[in-house]
Amino acid sequence: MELVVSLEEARKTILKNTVQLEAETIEISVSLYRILAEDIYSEELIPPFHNCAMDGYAVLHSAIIGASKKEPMELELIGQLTAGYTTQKTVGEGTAIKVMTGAPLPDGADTVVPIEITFEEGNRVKIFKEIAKNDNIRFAGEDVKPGQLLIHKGEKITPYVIGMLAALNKKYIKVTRVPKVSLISTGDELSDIGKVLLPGQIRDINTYSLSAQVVENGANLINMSRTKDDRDEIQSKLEAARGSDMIIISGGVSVGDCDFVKEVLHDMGMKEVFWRIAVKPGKPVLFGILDKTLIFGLPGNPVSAVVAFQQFVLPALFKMKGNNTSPWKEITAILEEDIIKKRGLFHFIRGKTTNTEDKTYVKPYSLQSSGAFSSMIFSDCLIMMPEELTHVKSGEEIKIQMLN
Ligand SMILES: Nc1nc2c(c(=O)[nH]1)N[C@H]1C(S)=C(S)[C@@H](COP(=O)(O)OP(=O)(O)OC[C@H]3O[C@@H](n4cnc5c(N)ncnc54)[C@H](O)[C@@H]3O)O[C@H]1N2
Ligand code: MOO
Repeated sequence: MELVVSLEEARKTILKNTVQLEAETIEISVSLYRILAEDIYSEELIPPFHNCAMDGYAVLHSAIIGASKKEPMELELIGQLTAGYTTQKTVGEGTAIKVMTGAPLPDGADTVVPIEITFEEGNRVKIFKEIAKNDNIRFAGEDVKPGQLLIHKGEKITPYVIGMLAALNKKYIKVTRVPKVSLISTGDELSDIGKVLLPGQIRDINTYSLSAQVVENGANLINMSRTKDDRDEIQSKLEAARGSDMIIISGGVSVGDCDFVKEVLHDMGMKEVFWRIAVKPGKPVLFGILDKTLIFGLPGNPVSAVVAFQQFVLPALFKMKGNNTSPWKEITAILEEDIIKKRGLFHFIRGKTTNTEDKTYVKPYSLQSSGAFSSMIFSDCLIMMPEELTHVKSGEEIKIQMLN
């Protein structure tokens, strides 16, 4: 059977068929890890007024020139100001106002002398050191100016972004809607955690690993089910998932006698976009569209399923959410063992990295079977061997995709 698409074509085609979801308005307090659907400009001057960056004394710089331990400058204390208050008093030559961090800079003052280099007695304060003019002042607008573009559409909302939004007086923001995803695992052999395995049965891994990948990537898992390799049951689970933004179905997409997924989806009216990609693992991936729902048929082999999710489902989720960053962290590493493969398929080889001060090394994991899930635990990256590459020698550089 002919392989229809390359890795690159598959990804391009998936993105072409994926639409960014609409925007909705939410409160920033519940916006963590959502994706911004608008550029955020400041309407504020931050800080809104000149203020003191240290606990100390607001003075006129000309009054402390030449101050030293031996010959301190003595000033008259004419008041005190803490953060959150204002004063009508003005600092002049020979006077000072005691200030706390965050207090507005009193009129007349142009320098704040930290408390550590002073001595206060009665209504006088001695300054033991000259410091530079404007020291320890935070000027109005030095952080943010009105009209300034601070956060871009497509950025992920982190705790730092939320803090910035609060500073900007933005209670509500526009974000893209969270994708609604349904997940179906197929296979007569699947048994759930806690049940005694009957002859021929195995544990269902994909339901757990794929659902975690969905959630990890900021999607809403609205429907999760397991079905036998039975046409009617597969169809009824798929019907229940209709209307999702995406359906991920694992197993039954290859060429076996029980691989009904494709057939059932066709009967339901799915438009097949492609089936089978020149990659390993993940070869039998099916991609189609049912009404407006993206359909990903992922291979049943548990390693193939999570690797295929990472390569093909992930970019679609990123596009749906309007996330403008790359779904993958790819770096160059030095190979520690030869890798030899046949021409034709793009291989993602599970590997483990080690780091020295300035270099990353990578070793392929000893067991590359698509059924051996422990390889995902003992690896932290996928070594990328493009279609035409057949031999990379130990000591040579190779691209890797980090798994976490
Ligand atoms: N003659 C051919 N046979 C196979 C081909 C092929 O091209 N020609 N492709 C192989 C490749 S590559 C893969 S990957 C698998 C994919 O097969 P299916 O997607 O149809 O998946 P199943 O046959 O249902 O299952 C494959 C394998 O994975 C186990 N499995 C399934 N679901 C789960 C689950 N939820 N948790 C854990 N393990 C699961 C299942 O028991 C099978 O061992 O086809 C190859 N065959
Ligand atoms: O490509 Mo299958 O997806 O090797 O295991």
